[in-house]
Amino acid sequence: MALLEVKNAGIQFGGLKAVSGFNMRLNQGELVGLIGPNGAGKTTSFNLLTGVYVPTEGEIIFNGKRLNGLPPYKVTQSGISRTFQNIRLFSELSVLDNVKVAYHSLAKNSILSSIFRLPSHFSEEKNMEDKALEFLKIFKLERFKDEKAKNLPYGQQRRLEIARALAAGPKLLLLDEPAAGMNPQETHELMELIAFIREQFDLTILLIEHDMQLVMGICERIYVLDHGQLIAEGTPEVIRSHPKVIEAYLGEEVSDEHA
Ligand SMILES: Nc1ncnc2c1ncn2[C@@H]1O[C@H](COP(=O)(O)OP(=O)(O)OP(=O)(O)O)[C@@H](O)[C@H]1O
Repeated sequence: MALLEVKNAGIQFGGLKAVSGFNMRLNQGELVGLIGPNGAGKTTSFNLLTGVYVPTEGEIIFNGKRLNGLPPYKVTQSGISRTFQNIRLFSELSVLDNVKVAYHSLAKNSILSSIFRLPSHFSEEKNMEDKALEFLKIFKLERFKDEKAKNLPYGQQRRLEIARALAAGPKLLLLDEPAAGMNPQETHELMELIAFIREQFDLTILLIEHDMQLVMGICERIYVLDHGQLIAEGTPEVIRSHPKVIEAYLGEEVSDEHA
């Protein structure tokens, strides 16, 4: 059974079919790319997968369960976490608290135990802090734990967003342009980090990315959207020379320089 199965999904805004007839199958443990020119429908697809938009056609099955119509927090609880194209951190909170927030959304303890400050509240709080620190260590952000998130350089804010998404304990991690705004060195480190967390946390990862070096370098399969339609799917080798993909990218071969 596939971990994620998207069957003919789509959404229409007024007269515009932003995404239509979208089919995708992700198997457990895969690292897959979603690419396409600007406005192709990539972020809209993520919004469909995470309950931000309700599909006007088709269905989304995750881990054997139909997701259509579930609100985003339920989708997160069912095992899908994401990052955003425009970083969405709690900018006034510390780096550590940004990760702890993810645990709070999953915490088992009741509101009463935190109001009355029962021992279980303190042990759970300590547990969350320890786990959050472990994530910060993996993302090399531990030394900034008390810094406000807004004060981190851009590349580190992107890493913090991934750490927070991971802290929610997903089976499927969706990364929306994780390398945007990063320099080549940061992008290289990010590639290694993505490969590492996939192994370490037994994740399935779907990423949107304009940096072709990153996509072609780490993804096993790639889906290509253009004008809301899937135009190709296959290994990086297949995608690189696929006629429809070349046409969508202005007639140039999809090389590392041309996203
Ligand atoms: N809420 C909305 N209302 C109306 N149109 C929308 C909405 N969200 C997306 N669209 C439209 O859907 C199309 C696909 O947009 P989307 O942001 O998914 O593209 P994208 O592939 O992620 O592009 P980019 O690479 O530039 O981020 C665009 O034409 C966009 O204007």
